[in-house]
Parts: sequence; C-alpha cells; structure tokens
Amino acid sequence: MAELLSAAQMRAIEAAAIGTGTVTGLELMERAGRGVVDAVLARWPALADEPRRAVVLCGPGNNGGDGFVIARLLVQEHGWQVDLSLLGDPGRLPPDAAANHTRWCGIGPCHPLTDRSLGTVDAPPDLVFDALFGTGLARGVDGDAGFLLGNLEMLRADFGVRCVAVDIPSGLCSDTGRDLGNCPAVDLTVSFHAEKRGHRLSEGPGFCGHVTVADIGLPHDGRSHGSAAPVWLAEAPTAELLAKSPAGHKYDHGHALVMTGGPGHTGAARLAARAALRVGAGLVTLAVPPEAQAEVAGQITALMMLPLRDADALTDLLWDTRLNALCLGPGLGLDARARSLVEAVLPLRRAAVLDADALSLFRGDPAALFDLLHPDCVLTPHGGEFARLFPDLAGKMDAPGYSRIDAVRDAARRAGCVVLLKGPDTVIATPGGDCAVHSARYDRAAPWLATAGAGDVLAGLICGLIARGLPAAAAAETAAWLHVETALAIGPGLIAEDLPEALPAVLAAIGA
Ligand SMILES: NC(=O)C1=CN([C@@H]2O[C@H](COP(=O)(O)OP(=O)(O)OC[C@H]3O[C@@H](n4cnc5c(N)ncnc54)[C@H](O)[C@@H]3O)[C@@H](O)[C@H]2O)[C@@H](O)CC1
Ligand SMILES: [K+]
Repeated sequence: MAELLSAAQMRAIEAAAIGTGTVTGLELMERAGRGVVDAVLARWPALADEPRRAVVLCGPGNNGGDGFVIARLLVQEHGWQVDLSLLGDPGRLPPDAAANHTRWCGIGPCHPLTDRSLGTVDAPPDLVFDALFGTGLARGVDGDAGFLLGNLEMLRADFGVRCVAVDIPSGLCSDTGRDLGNCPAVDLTVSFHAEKRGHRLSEGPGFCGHVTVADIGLPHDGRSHGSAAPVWLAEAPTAELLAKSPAGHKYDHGHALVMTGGPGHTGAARLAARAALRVGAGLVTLAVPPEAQAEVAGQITALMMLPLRDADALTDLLWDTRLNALCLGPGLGLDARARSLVEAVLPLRRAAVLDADALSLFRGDPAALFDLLHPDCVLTPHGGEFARLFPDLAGKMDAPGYSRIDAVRDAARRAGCVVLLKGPDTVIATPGGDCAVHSARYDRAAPWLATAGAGDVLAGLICGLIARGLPAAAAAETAAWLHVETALAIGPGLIAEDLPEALPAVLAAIGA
C-alpha cells in the first residue's frame, strides 16, 4: 500500500538515507530534477520532437535547487531554451541548491525574479516549471512570486502554456492540501518518493492537475517515519478478502440488523440493508417500528423484517448473539425513541455503524455518545455531522498545519472508535492512530456519488462487511473503496438505488 507522507516524514526519510551514507543530498536533488524532466516527456512525448522554450521559477530552498537541475538537463540533454529566475539571494541558498545554482550559472543566466519573469504574452513559453516552494512552504506566497503564480492561470487558459509543479504547486500546504495563498492550478505535479498528503486532501487535488511520483531511490521499507503513525492511501480490496468459502452457509457470513425510522422514513434504512446484503452479509434484518411494518413489508423480499417497539425490545432481541453487526442512523429520526435505541444498544458492545441521525441525536451533548462507544463502532459523519460531534476539531481544520487527517485521528481517539469522515477525500482513523485516506479524486473522481441516499449505502456496506467478519476499520476502508468503485461503474445518472444493484459486477471484477 502507498503511504501519504507529511513534510516532516519526508524530511526524516531523506535525512535517514543521507545519514547512512548511501546517498547524498546532491544525488537526491539530481534524481529529483531528472525525475521531473522524465515525467514531463512521458506525459507529453511530442515535446521531445523539437527544442522548446521553458521558464523555470526557482525559490530560495531545495525546491529551487530542483529547478536548477531541471534547467540544466533541459538545456544540456534536450537543447531547450530556458529562462531561469531565482527568488531571493543566491548567497543564502542551502548547500545542495547552491551547488546546482553554481552549475547552472556555467550554462545560462540566473535572473532575479521579478513580476516579468514569465516573459511577455507576445512570446509565451511552452512550459513553466514552478520550483518556488515545496514541502518547506511556511505561509502564502506574496510579492512578485505570488503575482507570477497568479498569472499562470491566465497563461494556461489563454496561451495553452503547460505548467509543471515541482513536488507540489507553490502555495499549497503539503500537509493539509489547503491553499495558503496564490497557489496556482497546474497541469502536472511531479512529486518525489511518495505522494504528500496535500496531493490528496481538501483543495489539493484541484491544484495539482495530474500527479506522478518520481522514484529517487529512497527505501520503501514500510517503517514509520517521524513520530506520527503512517497514513495509507486506501487501495482496492483483494479477492481473498471478499471471497466466500465454497463450503460456507448463510450463517457463516453474519447477520446484520438495520434499524428503520417510522412510517415515511424507512427508505434510508432499506437502502443500507440492501447494500449490506449485496456486500455479502449472510442475513440482513430490518428492525421496524410496528406502525411502519406495512410500508416496509411491501418493499422487501430477500431482506427480513422484525417489529421493534422500543429500546427494551431491542435489548431482548440482542440476546441473539448471531446478530453480529448493527446499523443505526439512516432515517432513524431525532426523537426520544431513536435516542433510547442508540443508548440501549451501545452498552451491549455489539459492533455497530452509527450514521446520520444516530450522530445528530447527540448534537450539543457529544460526550454522552462518547461515553457509550467502544472500538467495534464506526461513526460515519459527513462534514456537518462531524462539526456537530467535534465542533472544536472541525474549527481547527482551518488552522495552519491541522489537516483532516489530524482532525479525524483526534476524533477517533476522543470517541474511542473508528471514525470515517466522508468526502471526496474520505479519512478513516482508529483510536490507536491508524489512518487511511480514500481518495475519490483524479482517475477515481466520482462526482455523481454526491446524491441523496449514497451515505446510507455506505453505512450498509460497512455494516455488511462487519457482519462478514471484517474488523471495523478494514470494513470502513473496504466499503469506502467499493462505494466509489461502484459509482464509477455506474457513471453519470447514478442514483443511490443503483449502487447495491451494481455491486455484483464490481465484486466479480475483483474476483470475489
Ligand atoms: N536533499 C533534499 O532534502 C531533497 C529535497 N528536495 C526538494 O526540496 C524541497 C524541500 O526543500 P526545503 O525544505 O528547502 O523547502 P522549500 O524549497 O520548499 O522552501 C524553503 C524556503 O522557503 C522559505 N519560505 C517558505 N515559505 C515561504 C513563503 N511563503 N515566502 C517566502 N519564503 C518562504 C523558507 O524560509 C526557506 O528558505 C522538496 O519539496 C523537494 O522539491 C528534492 O530535491 C529531493 C531531495
Ligand atoms: K513547487
């Protein structure tokens, strides 16, 4: 699985490799610059047909150092014409960048960066390389550099100039994916060793264009770097994880119980239940208030149904330990009955997915919920529900350096259970700090998934996978991936009802 690195982790990896003496910083910088040139020519092979004109904007740190390498390779190995400008005093460059500045100065001029460094509109370049700031960006980009970054958008739109970000577009916080100021949207971002969190989180994907990672020869030894536990990019589940034993019967695959709301409010739970059944739970039962039984009975076949009057009845029902995964929230309601069901169920320590109303019920009193939660629970808030339960953490998400990853990790620790914060960058964390990001961006962008009922399906998928025996966090990660994969298989026009029905083809493609 691929790791998403913080800037501190990337620095620690580089420092460790340099510390062992297997590689020097200068060698890493050379590989980084070459990686960018190779990635550009791989993305646009026609650029190699004839010499081109490039502008390289170099910053005051090692990102700028990469820019000097890029400029040198383009001139010496490809015969390009390069206009290079440097922000800041060459005498204050860090050592590796200074060495590459010296080498560049033997080839071409290093102009001080001004508001004219992109050239004139009469003769726009073919490419602009943004090597101003990388993982060392500390604040928004202002002055002439900010002005130039702001103009890149116009160059791209009006003159078809291709813009390439070295490591990360300057202005984008590599830890949070937020624009610190004047971040340009580019066509291609070439990062090094591994993707940084900012390539995947929040606004980041909207700025990065296409992201590619250049191997600069650092070890992928799976060790955690820095003090924080690793963050993984959620990937496709394996066939083994989702396959069913040929000898098994339905009771081997668990029994999910999904609570519905009252009459006129049962659709969300029915959607969740159908998803749980489709993802392979052996049995799925809807627990329905007596007055909504007729409504539900007319809508289901393979799903089962039980009348459920109140919290006492639910407690009695759960004496049956074969009911091994619960789903509460979709359409459950915000009344006293709904709250009493949640409060009755959690002390029984049965694995449970809490979504939608089951979360909003505790607005204003989240500690009452946290006191009841246990590690086999999964909370699946969207941004609004997250803010209701964790208002302070949601507020901090605007603070510098504090990302969705930090917020969800803190939330999981506080709640004592798995938290999945929904979005195009879904973040899943455990109370122990394990964390995965499921990214529905770039080639997995699924905008049609933003539709009524899609969240209910996700809750049902998690519940069904837990019923099948997956641990809570693995169920959440797998469900997030299947949810998006199914949406991609359906495509435009998707409505939530389609999702469970399209799941068989997705499972078959995985080989389950
Ligand atoms: N040897 C290494 O450490 C390697 C580093 N690499 C490159 O080095 C980059 C990281 O280099 P650095 O840590 O030097 O950081 P950067 O080059 O991103 O920038 C740091 C410099 O910019 C200044 N600065 C930060 N934000 C500013 C702002 N908004 N306005 C004005 N000045 C600002 C800082 O004071 C510092 O001087 C990576 O992104 C990558 O491109 C690669 O060459 C691979 C090897
Ligand atoms: K950059």
